[in-house]
Amino acid sequence: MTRTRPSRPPAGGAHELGQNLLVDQQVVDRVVDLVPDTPRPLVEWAAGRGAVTVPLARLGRPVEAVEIDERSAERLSRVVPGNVTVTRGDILRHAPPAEAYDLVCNVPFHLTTPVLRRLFTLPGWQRAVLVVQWEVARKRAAVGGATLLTAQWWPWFAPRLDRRVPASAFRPRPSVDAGLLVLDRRTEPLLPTGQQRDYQRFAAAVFTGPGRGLPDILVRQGLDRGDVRRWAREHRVRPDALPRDLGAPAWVAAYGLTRSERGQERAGLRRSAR
Ligand SMILES: C[S@@+](CC[C@H](N)C(=O)[O-])C[C@H]1O[C@@H](n2cnc3c(N)ncnc32)[C@H](O)[C@@H]1O
Repeated sequence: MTRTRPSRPPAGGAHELGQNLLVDQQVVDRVVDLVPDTPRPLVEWAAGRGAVTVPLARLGRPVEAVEIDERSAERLSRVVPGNVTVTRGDILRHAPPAEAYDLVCNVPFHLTTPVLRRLFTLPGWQRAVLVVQWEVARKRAAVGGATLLTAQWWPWFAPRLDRRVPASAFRPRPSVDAGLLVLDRRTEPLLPTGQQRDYQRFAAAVFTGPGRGLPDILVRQGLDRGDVRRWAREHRVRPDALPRDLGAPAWVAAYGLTRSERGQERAGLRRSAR
């Protein structure tokens, strides 16, 4: 069955749509292995001609495969079994199922950032198994240092780098390798959702704030020097550490200092001094 969602038809050809199809069966098998063993329905974004969709369907769960390219979507709907619904539409606008689900996507390279941003704000999915450029996979999984985007979503999502995928696993062959990135929505978030905006503002201020090393940056953000010293000891943060060096627990604990009675008092003093 093919469902068509209102969306502008794709403007370009294979290149513009990021149609680097997976042709390496071992990689496809690994993607399917990474899908958690639950009865939850599956959503596959950017399904293409079904290299991943067909093996996913064998798990016996309902699968919704979303693809923008009319020819690919039609072709796909002819080869998939009855538990797969093919939706022709844009993954940046796709309406998610109402119930909890897992998501798989071999991400069109040019949509990597919008897809990740959309995922972080989209409810419902529990695990996302993503094929993205190698450098993006490393950065999002905080391998060799975290980025601001990763730090801002860490209390709610746990990212993990599974493995490198060589460019030879795709046709046409892209210019760079890819990586398998697994994102899990934390069943017990490290902070309540109500604190999301405030925490994200804090993380951005720390990433861009002045100072020589994290303890100095935090003190300049108005945190108590003694609190920061204790925090640094507890989380083994060196005086010259940078925001990219912090892990999720250290970020959450640093944010906690801003919410302590002393942190609130100092913030109040700073506000009234303005
Ligand atoms: C990297 S290929 C992946 C295809 C297939 N899943 C595979 O692994 O072989 C990306 C696919 O996303 C489709 N695509 C590109 N932009 C899209 C969009 N905005 N919404 C839905 N699909 C899109 C392309 O047509 C292409 O089939």
